[in-house]
Amino acid sequence: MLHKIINLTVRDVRFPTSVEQHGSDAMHTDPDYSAAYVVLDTDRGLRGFGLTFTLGKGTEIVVCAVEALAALVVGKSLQEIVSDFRGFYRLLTSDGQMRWLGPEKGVTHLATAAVLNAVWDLWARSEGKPLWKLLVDMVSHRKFRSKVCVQDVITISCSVCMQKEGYPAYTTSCAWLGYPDQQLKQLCTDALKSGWTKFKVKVGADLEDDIRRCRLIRQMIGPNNTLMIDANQRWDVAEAISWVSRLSEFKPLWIEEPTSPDDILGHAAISKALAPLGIGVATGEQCHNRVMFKQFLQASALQFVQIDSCRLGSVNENLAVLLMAHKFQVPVCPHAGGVGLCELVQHLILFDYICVSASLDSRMCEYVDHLHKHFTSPVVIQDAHYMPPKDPGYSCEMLEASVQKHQYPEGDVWKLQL
Ligand SMILES: C[C@H](O)[C@@H](O)[C@@H](O)[C@H](O)C(=O)O
Ligand SMILES: [Mg+2]
Repeated sequence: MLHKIINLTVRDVRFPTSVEQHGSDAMHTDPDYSAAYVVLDTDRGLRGFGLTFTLGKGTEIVVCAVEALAALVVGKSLQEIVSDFRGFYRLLTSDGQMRWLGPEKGVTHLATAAVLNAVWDLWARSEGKPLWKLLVDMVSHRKFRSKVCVQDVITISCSVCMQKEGYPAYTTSCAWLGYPDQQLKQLCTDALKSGWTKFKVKVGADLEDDIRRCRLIRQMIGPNNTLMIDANQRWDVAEAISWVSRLSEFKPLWIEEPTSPDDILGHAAISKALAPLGIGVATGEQCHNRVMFKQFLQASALQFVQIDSCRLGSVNENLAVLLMAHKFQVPVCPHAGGVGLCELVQHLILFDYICVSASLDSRMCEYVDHLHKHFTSPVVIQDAHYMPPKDPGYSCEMLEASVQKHQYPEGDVWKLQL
């Protein structure tokens, strides 16, 4: 705890995923999965690793924003930070001049997430625990018990269940928008063989294409497996309702990001119109902050909360959203994928299950099968479930060789491409 932070470095790391159309959707047709990657050095040698997810161009802007926050972190001890974490969060998000760039949204908030993710990683490492366990222990030590005094029993049984079976996941890797049908079919066949039962398909660019692709995947997975569709904000409200109604024969569980992520009342209208078809609305990967989530929940504008470990202000803000979702009894199904998002968010959803929701009803965490090999503690998936991470920290340390190779623009991968 006495570790004093003496240095912060941030690097622009990009993977050329767009070349093979991995990650492509109706709005992001050429995503290069990227990260502003932060390392905190301490006087005692312990290091903290954090990142925020980006899509290639513009990562350099997030890197600048992280650099602008560095002075607020360097020189502080971990003890100083965590003994008043709320104050520290406010310091980062409420600087009298920098908050003008947000507040708590856009580039500055992505930068805040990268820095705070590194601080949480450092804290978990200093305690020798994976982050999810640090959170679970914090809650039990503080005697955060329910009125009927059964919270401890629930926590233990939920924890045992996770160690044994893991947290249920769904896959998005089979059906990126830029994949040809043949590839979709092959990936879907492989996924079914590996035990996947829940699949997400990208839609929104062309209705006839969507009908063909959804029909194909529904035929392959059969009537009992779960299908979700994701439009990545492509439509306006009326278009969303009519388009999704046309796809309702394929029985999607949810339509994700049907329209602008800021249009709360638009989402409410879409939710209301689609409810009779048994289709819910999911959103959150581009929801700026907890205040937006509050209003989405208040307005019954979503039926699935998709927290994001790098869009919101790290663990601090995600915890607030988990608690609000619990209060409104709306299931949390985190956004993951990208680079590192699966590694990070698995900790949050484990905590949600063990200490907050104690339910797996209508809940699952996204999984995308790209880029895990670049991490020192990659996610472990067994039978379409996330197995609880065991290594200390927040699982976002990348292999130094990978960072060097993919650093933009000087890494070998980019020297060859540019
Ligand atoms: C550009 C990205 O791959 C997005 O398409 C992706 O995050 C997606 O919305 C998802 O839900 O996984
Ligand atoms: Mg999405």
